[in-house]
Amino acid sequence: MLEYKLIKKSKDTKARVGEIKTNHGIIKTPVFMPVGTRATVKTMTPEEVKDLGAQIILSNTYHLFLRPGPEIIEKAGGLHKFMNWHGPILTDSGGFQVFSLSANRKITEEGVTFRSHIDGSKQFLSPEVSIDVQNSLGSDIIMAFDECAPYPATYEYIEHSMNRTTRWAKRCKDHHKNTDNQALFGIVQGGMYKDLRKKSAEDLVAMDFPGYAVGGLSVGEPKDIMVDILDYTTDFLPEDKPRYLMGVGTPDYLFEAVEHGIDMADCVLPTRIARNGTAMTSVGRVIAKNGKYKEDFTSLDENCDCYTCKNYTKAYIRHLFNVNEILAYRLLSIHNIYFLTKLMENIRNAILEDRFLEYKKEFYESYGYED
Ligand SMILES: Cc1ccc(CCc2c3nc[nH]c3cc3c(=O)[nH]c(N)nc23)cc1
Ligand SMILES: [Zn+2]
Repeated sequence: MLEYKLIKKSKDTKARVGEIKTNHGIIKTPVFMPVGTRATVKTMTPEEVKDLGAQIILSNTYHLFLRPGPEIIEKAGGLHKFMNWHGPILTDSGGFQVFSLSANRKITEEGVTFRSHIDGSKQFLSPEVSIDVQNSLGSDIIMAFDECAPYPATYEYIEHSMNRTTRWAKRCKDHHKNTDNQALFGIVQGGMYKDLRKKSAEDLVAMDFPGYAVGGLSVGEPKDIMVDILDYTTDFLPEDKPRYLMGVGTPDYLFEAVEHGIDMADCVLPTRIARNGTAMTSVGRVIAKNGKYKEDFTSLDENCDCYTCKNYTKAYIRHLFNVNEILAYRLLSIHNIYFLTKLMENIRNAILEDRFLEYKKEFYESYGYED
């Protein structure tokens, strides 16, 4: 059973500190969740991910549904055993990935038919199929099957899509039986229209989910619109349940999410930008693969005490990228995951010490963001 404990509310913002109790451990929030799409946080062993301070990882129904298929993971004893990660796992429901990855998909009231991006085979996902797959995976937190509408979209499209997503959420809730071991989160949609966001949130809260995600954002909208919609939406979510903002990216978005009442955020960036040679550091982004570091024997980030920053130089990391060595990806992934988990830990402490906004200002200045 999932329980959320609110520990401290910040006085001057909606930021808060809490704990989420799951069958696989307690998550201290606010939390950043590394993405492990195909049952691995790319290039990292689970022990390394744990040692870097990650508390919960994300995986993907869409990818695992296609390969290796839920039957194999169920036979393996579930995703925790299969990938040897024994902390909490959250899985997305697959709807978002169908629209961002597959070809000629077709939505009906029943569900979504699409062609696999792997072999072009005809596939079908629905609220019921998504719940069954997530049940086979055995993740601790599962997401309702939703449509993440594209941006921009007309009011009529968003209204129709949001109402169908609400009907799908009800079907997910009715179909989900394993409620003691898997907490089903509802996902608020409604595009960039405040009245639709309000209706979506109220309809989902009326169904009483153990947690809520704010979906339909980080889809290419300008930052000021995203923050405005996010701030408006969280006011309709219960204070005693966790809130998850789906798909945030860079550190500034993590600060904005926490400031507007979010407890959980996923982010593909740390491992994705690592693979193209970029590090998030205390003084902003460093393109470590850049030739200008050829003879720079300083550490990646002098304010970081991670394994990479303590043992290697920019020159060495640049060399590894230059000769396409796999260790390059690993060393940057280690640093980027550590950087974001440390950032969330610092944010959590700043809230506890009533200095969240000061810490945000300090970080923005050092990272090079304009506020
Ligand atoms: C492994 C994994 C990767 C990615 C995600 C989040 C993926 C994601 C979004 N990413 C950016 N914006 C997003 C919006 C939505 C959304 O509205 N609904 C869902 N189900 N997922 C979203 C979850 C798990
Ligand atoms: Zn580091």
